[in-house]
Amino acid sequence: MSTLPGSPFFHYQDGQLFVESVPLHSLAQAYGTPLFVYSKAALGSALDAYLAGVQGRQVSIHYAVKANSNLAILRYFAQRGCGFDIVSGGELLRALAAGADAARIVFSGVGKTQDEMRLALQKGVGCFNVESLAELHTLNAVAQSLGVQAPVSLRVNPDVDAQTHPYISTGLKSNKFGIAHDQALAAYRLAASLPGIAVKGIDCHIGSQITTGAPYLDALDRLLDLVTAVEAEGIALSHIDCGGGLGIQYQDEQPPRAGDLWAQILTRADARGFGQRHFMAEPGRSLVGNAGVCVTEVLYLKPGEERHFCIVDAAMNDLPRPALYEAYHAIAPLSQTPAAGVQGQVYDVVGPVCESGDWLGRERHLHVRQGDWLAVCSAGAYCMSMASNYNSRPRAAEVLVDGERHELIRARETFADLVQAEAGQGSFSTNQ
Ligand SMILES: Cc1ncc(COP(=O)(O)O)c(C=O)c1O
Ligand SMILES: N[C@@H](CCCC[NH3+])C(=O)O
Repeated sequence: MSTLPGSPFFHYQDGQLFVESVPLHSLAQAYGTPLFVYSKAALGSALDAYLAGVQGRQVSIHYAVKANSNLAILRYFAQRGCGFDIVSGGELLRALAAGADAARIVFSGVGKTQDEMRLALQKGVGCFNVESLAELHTLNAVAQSLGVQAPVSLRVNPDVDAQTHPYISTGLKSNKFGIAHDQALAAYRLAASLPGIAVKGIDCHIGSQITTGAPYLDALDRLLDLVTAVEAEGIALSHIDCGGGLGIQYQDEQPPRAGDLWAQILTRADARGFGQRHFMAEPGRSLVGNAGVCVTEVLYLKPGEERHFCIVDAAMNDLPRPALYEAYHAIAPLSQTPAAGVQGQVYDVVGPVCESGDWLGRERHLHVRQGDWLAVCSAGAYCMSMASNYNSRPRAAEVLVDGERHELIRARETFADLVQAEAGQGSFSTNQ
């Protein structure tokens, strides 16, 4: 292997794993492990892949903050002209702190609170993707109380099978997301009648880690049918948000390239007479997933009766995808030259957390000894952003590499930080 899966910016040179021009072992030495390392060139190349397919067309890219919400990464996408897709007040403030244009933020999610609605209206977000009638009524009331109108798209559940892991499928009838396709027209009539609501567009999202184009086209067709029906009633829709998370290569997946996928989507839109509309995309994983790795140190090798364990210092709290979805992440050595006398062995790579579900990779053939470093690959999306302090473990540090340079973009938490957050709390109050 000369590059990591899906990540040409992580490559071996003279047997050492580099990110761009920086050897990863130098970063592990400088910052300790576990350490998330991102490549700026990889972020740029992933975004360019989208832009290549939409050149000259009205398509705006709204980076889904949930995939990786580090401020430096948000700042990069803001500087490159992206809008943002957010799902909480926290993500809103992070995007704004990174320089986002509020008008280019779309606010998704089935459970927006009134506080979040108020904050988003005060900050001037571009669109609320509303997911239920109850939410529509609440948003209407909150907007009226502020004397404004809330810009709204209805998120329609197209009932399309994205053929992905059931936990990350979002566009099936059985999922909690969106308004059922056959109730959407009535919902638009209602939205158009509410004084605190300004109807702007239509939205759908069908799932994440999608590796074929067909579900996007099915969802688009269903959405365009609705656009026709809604506009026939005099309700204009100025944008069409085609959400659905394009997959990345973790192992041997071969998802379409972002540009090719969007070329297909636009060709279908053209064929149906909607090519001149403003389209939106909400990619997360495909912009950041293969732009990062998690570097971890081998703490102990533990031969077992049935399995051999390679115990590393990263765990399910740092990188929860394997434990949550049995997801595969390639695991690669930082040095391809094993120390003299080290035999290859098949290991389960596991973390220190007290759960048998705390594994990062199963049955991996590795030549390792205690103290070696490994890279858990494709760790740029839904790793640090889903990290927790479980087992009171401090969160890892994050570094961004740009050519020969690197910067620490999030410092490692310390054990003391974990205690500090609750200092002075915990004295019971009474009602007397
Ligand atoms: C509404 C919405 N937008 C955007 C995304 C980002 O998806 P992905 O990271 O797969 O590109 C998701 C996640 O599935 C989502 O639910
Ligand atoms: N957290 C999921 C993706 C969720 C997408 C958000 N709707 C993953 O790691 O694959």
